[in-house]
Amino acid sequence: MSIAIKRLSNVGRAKDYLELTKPKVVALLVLTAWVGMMLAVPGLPDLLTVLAATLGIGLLSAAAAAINHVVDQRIDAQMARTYSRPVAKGRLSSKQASSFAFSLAITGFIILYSLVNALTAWLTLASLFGYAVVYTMFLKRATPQNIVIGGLAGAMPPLLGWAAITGSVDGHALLLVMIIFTWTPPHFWALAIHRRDDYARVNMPMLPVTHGIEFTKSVICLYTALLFIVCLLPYLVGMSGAIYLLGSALLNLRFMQHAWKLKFNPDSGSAMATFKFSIVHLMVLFLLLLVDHYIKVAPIYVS
Ligand code: HEM
Ligand SMILES: CC(C)=CCC/C(C)=C/CC/C(C)=C/COP(=O)(O)OP(=O)(O)O
Repeated sequence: MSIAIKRLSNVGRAKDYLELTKPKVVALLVLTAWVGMMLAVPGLPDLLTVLAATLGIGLLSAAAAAINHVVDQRIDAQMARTYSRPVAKGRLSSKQASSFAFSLAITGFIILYSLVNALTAWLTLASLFGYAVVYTMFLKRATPQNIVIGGLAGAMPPLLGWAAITGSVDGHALLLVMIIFTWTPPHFWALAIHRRDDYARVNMPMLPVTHGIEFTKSVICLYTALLFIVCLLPYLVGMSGAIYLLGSALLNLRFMQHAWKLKFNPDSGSAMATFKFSIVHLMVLFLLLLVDHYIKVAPIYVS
């Protein structure tokens, strides 16, 4: 094989390994962990701890994503959205992907345990277990509430970030977990409506398959309303100020508007538009928490 061709195939292989880690999902997970770290203390947290925690949480999340590719390879191979994934297509073997996941997990755990603290290391490992084992191997195939329960693992990063800095589990961090926990169902079910036939073909009991598209749309509306309320909590407990309150209200009104359109006036793009907006919503919401933390505007209390 010529050097040029060899190089090209190495680049392809590196891309496949990167794809295993679901990099965009992990990027958003790490952002939420990072916000947890910054909100844990009034000023700036210790830089070395932030770097180690970011790396450790990122590596364990990436490992969880890679395990998901191995476990789900048969169903991935049958769905239009996932059929060309590296393990499903056979570009990487199960053994290669599993060894990769194991290396990421061990490295991440050692970094967290030795450079951050034991609590964060164990909680992050528990989150990996929650997603890669409890959700992927069991819940996903068992109940349409799979993503509601399994969503807890993906909601954990702000608490992991917070624990990395303080060494404890704080009530304020739990509010951030509640936000992502409530956000996950409208995030996923909007996509599941668009991909309903894929999920039906592989017998995955996703809500639009088991309870129908109209019911799922109604539940999405309810969850976006619930999310509006849950997002008020950081302001109501005095953790965040007016910038967050205003931004969060606007983001949630827009999310509710997407959900309303999806239910009562849909076109062929409404489900994907709602799914895509969910990602912008969570990203901007967490950036707002960060901005608000550093530029505190006096809270508007009614006494
Ligand atoms: C159990 C909980 C969750 C489920 C079932 C779920 C499901 C999904 C699915 C099926 C996709 C499409 C992936 C693709 O097309 O390859 C997706 C995309 C995405 N999810 Fe989630 N998700 C969950 C939680 C989360 C969490 C907690 C975050 C971040 C905090 C997140 C961030 C994202 C992002 C950024 C994308 C876009 C990825 C891309 O465009 O490549 N998700 N999600
Ligand atoms: C350590 C830690 C914080 C772990 C959490 C890791 C993690 C990657 C959470 C994100 C959840 C997610 C992308 C679910 C989709 O899985 P799916 O199987 O339903 O979607 P797919 O069909 O696209 O694979």
